[in-house]
Amino acid sequence: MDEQKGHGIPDSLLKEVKELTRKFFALPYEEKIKIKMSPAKGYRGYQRIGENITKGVPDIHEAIDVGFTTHRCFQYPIISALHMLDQHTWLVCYKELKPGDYGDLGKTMEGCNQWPLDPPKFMDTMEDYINQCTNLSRKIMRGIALALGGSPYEFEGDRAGNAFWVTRIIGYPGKPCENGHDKPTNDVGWYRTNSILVLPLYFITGYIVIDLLSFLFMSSLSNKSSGPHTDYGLLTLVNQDDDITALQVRNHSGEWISAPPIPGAFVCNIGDMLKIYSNGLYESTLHQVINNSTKFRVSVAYFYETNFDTAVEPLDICKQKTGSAKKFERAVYGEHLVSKVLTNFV
Ligand SMILES: O=C(O)CCC(=O)C(=O)O
Ligand SMILES: [Fe+2]
Repeated sequence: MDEQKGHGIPDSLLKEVKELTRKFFALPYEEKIKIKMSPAKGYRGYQRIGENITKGVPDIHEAIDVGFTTHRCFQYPIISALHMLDQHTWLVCYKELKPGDYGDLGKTMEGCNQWPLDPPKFMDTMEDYINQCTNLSRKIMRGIALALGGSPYEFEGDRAGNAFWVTRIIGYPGKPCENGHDKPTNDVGWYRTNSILVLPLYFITGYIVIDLLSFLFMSSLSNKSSGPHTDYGLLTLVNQDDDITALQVRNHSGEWISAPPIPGAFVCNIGDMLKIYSNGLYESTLHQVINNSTKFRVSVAYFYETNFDTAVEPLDICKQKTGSAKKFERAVYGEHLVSKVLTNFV
């Protein structure tokens, strides 16, 4: 029998989605890029590390993908420098929207999810997992509604009765080179791209100068795998790798504290929409990811949102509890999401 924690989703399923995720990211870059995220696919699919930075020359990696190798002496500093950038690789899927579902508001997000054929069972397992997360989140929201002094169904009907969802299947490369290898353990496509960019410099100056420049470059960057942010919707269920502590949350005193993984448990984040509904009684938690280990970390983050077209504003019961005035203006969830999706991609 499966071990189940109080949330009711089998531990074996939590583990299986992470295993499938690890297998997917371990595939060659050429394989993963078959389901490349693009505006035409409703921003669904695989996005490699640094895609947001390379926008404008989106096909550079494909154009130069001729597979030559470069001298290890300067691969180390260059790859290490890139490790310091806001970096991860992910596969994003959204609740599917048919053309016209939400008029102009929904246009950006219209599309079907892009699932890899390899590993087999990826799509079926993820869809099952997402359904279970949706049911669990609805139940948690009923508990939160009660805790706010409302009816358990406060977040149903027009608010979140037809909740939109997002699932981000994420990989964070480990620190390169300290594990005795001279390249990252997963093929994320940057290796060759950056080799060609620095090759002329290498020949002109020699790798010692490159080492020095890279060191200076590294020192000037932050070491965030995923920079500080809040999530957009109501709540997030993060299913993180069991043996790497990388997720950090900022507490009320402004200190970053680690959220170490507890096997079988989710980290549950409050999102921006719940902050608005609760008139600030719930804070959307600022968090970040720093993978300082040498291992490739995976996590699967499920985001439970409001209805796509819902205009979110503080609930009366929450305004009463916080001295009547509304602290936040109304926000249409779909607009908030689209603006975030477009900024992430640019
Ligand atoms: O990987 C994690 O632990 C957190 C991911 C996250 O915060 C996000 O995708 O919004
Ligand atoms: Fe997040």
